[in-house]
Amino acid sequence: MSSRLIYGFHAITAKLRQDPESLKEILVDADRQDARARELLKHAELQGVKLIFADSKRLDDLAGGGRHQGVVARIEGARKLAHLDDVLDTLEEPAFLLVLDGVTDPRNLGACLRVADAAGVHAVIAPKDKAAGLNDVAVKTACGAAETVPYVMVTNLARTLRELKEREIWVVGTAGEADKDLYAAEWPQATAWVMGAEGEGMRRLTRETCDQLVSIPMHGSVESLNVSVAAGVCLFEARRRRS
Ligand SMILES: C[S@@+](CC[C@H](N)C(=O)[O-])C[C@H]1O[C@@H](n2cnc3c(N)ncnc32)[C@H](O)[C@@H]1O
Repeated sequence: MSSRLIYGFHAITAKLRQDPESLKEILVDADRQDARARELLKHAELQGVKLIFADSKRLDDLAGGGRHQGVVARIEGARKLAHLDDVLDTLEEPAFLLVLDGVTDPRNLGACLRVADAAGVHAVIAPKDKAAGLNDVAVKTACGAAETVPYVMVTNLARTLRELKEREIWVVGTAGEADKDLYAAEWPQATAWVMGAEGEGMRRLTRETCDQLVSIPMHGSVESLNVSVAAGVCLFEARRRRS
């Protein structure tokens, strides 16, 4: 069976909560004695997960130079994709979603997952075709967020956007040339934020399906932002306005 590593408290705690059976072992920096480490160890013990105390050099090697905060876990089994209905049916607050319309660079996908996690997004939605898959590069760039943010792949993105609208989720498309400035725009609480592909931006049908298009004002000479940066700006503005 395939196994993979995840790093850091947030990702491992989420895994312990959502899918403890997949955790094969947790390696903990033997020098970490703080409350956060003790809490994680207590949960892991309760779930019967094997604990290994290691020196920080071993953890550094496992993380390949990435951040690990003194905890690395080995997971078994294939990565599970989420189902949109499952995500939406279990929400206890207005939906907050990120939609990627054909982002093809796995590093951008990973960076979008990372920013989605940081902003508290409920799920990231992307089309199955002509888009980056959740490969090792994307997972590594996501810094643990590939394990914490539900990732939904759909066959027909425009149809999915219509389904979101039927559920009264407001679909906000983002494009540099949109007339409405993000900071002047208004939207309801339940939102899906749509980001376009690196080269072409959103596809025509995606753009036409959106309830509203907004742009992030640009103050320098470059024409557009990297998609993950634009996602961060929009999601954190939306997060700031959620009550
Ligand atoms: C590199 S940009 C694509 C640029 C593309 N030439 C276009 O016309 O949209 C990738 C995505 O980031 C988002 N983005 C980048 N800059 C933006 C801005 N100033 N305002 C709104 N969205 C932006 C949009 O979702 C865009 O589709």
